[in-house]
Amino acid sequence: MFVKHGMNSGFSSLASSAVLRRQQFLIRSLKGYSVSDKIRMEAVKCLSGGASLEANAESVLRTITPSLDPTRHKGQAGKIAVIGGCREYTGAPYFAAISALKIGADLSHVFCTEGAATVIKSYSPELIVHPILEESYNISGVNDEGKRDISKKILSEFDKWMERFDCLVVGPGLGRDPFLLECVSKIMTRARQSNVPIVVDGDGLFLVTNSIELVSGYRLAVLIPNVNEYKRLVQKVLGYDVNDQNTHGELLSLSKQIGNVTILRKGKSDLISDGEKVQSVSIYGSPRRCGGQGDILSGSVAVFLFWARQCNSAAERESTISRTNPTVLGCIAGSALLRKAAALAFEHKKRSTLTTDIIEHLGQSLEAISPAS
Ligand SMILES: NC(=O)C1=CN([C@@H]2O[C@H](COP(=O)(O)OP(=O)(O)OC[C@H]3O[C@@H](n4cnc5c(N)ncnc54)[C@H](OP(=O)(O)O)[C@@H]3O)[C@@H](O)[C@H]2O)[C@@H](O)CC1
Ligand SMILES: Nc1ncnc2c1ncn2[C@@H]1O[C@H](COP(=O)(O)OP(=O)(O)OP(=O)(O)O)[C@@H](O)[C@H]1O
Ligand SMILES: [Mg+2]
Repeated sequence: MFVKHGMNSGFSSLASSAVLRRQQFLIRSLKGYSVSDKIRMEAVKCLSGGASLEANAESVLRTITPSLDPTRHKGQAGKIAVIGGCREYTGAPYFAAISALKIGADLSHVFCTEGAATVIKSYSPELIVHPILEESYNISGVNDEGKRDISKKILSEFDKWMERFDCLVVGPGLGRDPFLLECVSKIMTRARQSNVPIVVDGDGLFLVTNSIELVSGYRLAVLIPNVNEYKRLVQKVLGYDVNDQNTHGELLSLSKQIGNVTILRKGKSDLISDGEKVQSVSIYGSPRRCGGQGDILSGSVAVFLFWARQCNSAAERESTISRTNPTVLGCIAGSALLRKAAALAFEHKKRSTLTTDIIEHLGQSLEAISPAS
């Protein structure tokens, strides 16, 4: 197995004793000794789980969003594929895929099961839907050899398209069927071999938590766990329970342990790290916690990650931003935009705010920061 628990717990106890010493020093500093405001601020941050830098999210959004250049052709603003959609879930892959389009990607594909495909197509004629995935219940009469053939066919169907994608989003509404997840593992391995960035969310995180080698060491992978998904990831990879006293140190260790993949830990503030430092996005969003907001985020991160990679090779980049990992920039931009759109939607809809209302405000929120003309 990839994780060495012994090494891990040694590292974490060293790290936490250092944090403890720093906290004790800062507590003493606060008790009447003359300290500068800067140290006081650091103390407050440290006591709430460690220092992190609030990202300059608007500047990131402005820098990486490409202009609408009339010389560009269809596809250059991004071709995104969402792998998700099964018997239970059709909303999540739709939310992720339509958000990618609403932000400015040119083409958005969904790879899902046959049953889910008809439903997702009926939500939107804009999405390109591939009904290629299979769940065990649908092939229960098939023997092992037959299952291997089905798996090969799924992979070859996906292969026809893969090289064209600028980013995959794996997991929104994917479900946890073992046969389906095995096929998706193979799809991820193929995408990784071709250097296609992969954003992992929802049930994709269930898969990756149990097979961490799928993403470990892959610098183009982004994990976007919610509170439950993060708990499972920390337990599996670091071998202990989430420690709210050491939020930042823990996120840094987690990312490092998975070979510096970028992690966006969703919550009251979104925390982002690629193992080098922790950045946060705390822009005011919405107090509504309706399901599906994470799916908007994963579709958005996919687009911004691609834009940030393009921008990193462009001449007009800003210096601090150009030095930042594009996967981190993608997370900062996605998180900020979702929060701004959620705030606008809440202003209008209050308690009845739904994910579809937030999606309707994505364009307006981006326009306010990076106008189309
Ligand atoms: N409109 C839609 O289509 C939406 C669909 N969505 C989609 O839903 C999927 C799950 O995402 P989520 O956010 O509910 O997962 P999460 O917080 O880990 O779990 C909450 C609790 O449920 C449980 N549990 C989950 N799955 C289970 C299973 N198969 N069998 C048994 N238990 C299961 C879980 O238990 P545990 O994992 O802790 O054992 C925990 O207690 C994912 O594909 C997402 O994209 C969302 O995006 C929202 C909008
Ligand atoms: N307490 C909070 N306050 C403000 N914003 C929050 C809070 N919790 C989450 N968010 C925002 O909502 C977004 C989605 O986070 P959430 O934890 O709901 O994801 P999720 O459970 O994966 O969602 P989904 O229902 O789509 O699966 C995050 O980007 C975050 O910015
Ligand atoms: Mg989710």
